[in-house]
Amino acid sequence: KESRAMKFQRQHMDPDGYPSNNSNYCNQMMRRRNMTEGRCKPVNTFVHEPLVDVQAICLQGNITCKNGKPNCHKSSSSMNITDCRVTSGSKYPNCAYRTSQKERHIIVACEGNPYVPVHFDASV
Ligand SMILES: Nc1ncnc2c1ncn2[C@@H]1O[C@H](C(=O)NS(=O)(=O)C[C@H]2[C@@H](O)[C@H](n3ccc(=O)[nH]c3=O)O[C@@H]2CO)[C@@H](O)[C@H]1O
Repeated sequence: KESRAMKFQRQHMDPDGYPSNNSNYCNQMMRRRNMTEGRCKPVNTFVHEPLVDVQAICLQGNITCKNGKPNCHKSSSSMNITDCRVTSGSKYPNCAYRTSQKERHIIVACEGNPYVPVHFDASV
């Protein structure tokens, strides 16, 4: 069974990747990381930073999560991310995404021992 920490990495970590101007980045990555099975996951963010830097967020600004739980943390610096958002013309199983590259602070929820990211809450 995949741990929540590993699921976070599968869904959100792409330290070596970079869409640059590849508008197919999301179409490829959402499939490759298994987020188009059963349905097209509507929104997903990939983070282009080293895993250790994203894990370190759990030691940074503690804030309330969207669901009211107290275990979210906001990155102290902005990070290279890519937002993938399903397009209006997208028809399962041919999931089609818009690829948007951004520099944002990210907010993750952390859990466990070791205390690591298990959920991507938002980017700001
Ligand atoms: N405080 C917590 N502490 C611990 N665990 C917590 C906590 N909160 C939730 N989980 C758990 O996480 C799991 C999960 O998949 N939550 S999810 O909201 O659907 C994830 C969102 C995110 O993947 C994506 N998104 C969204 C915006 C964006 O910019 N970028 C972007 O990628 O869209 C998804 C839907 O929004 C679920 O098991 C839930 O129980």
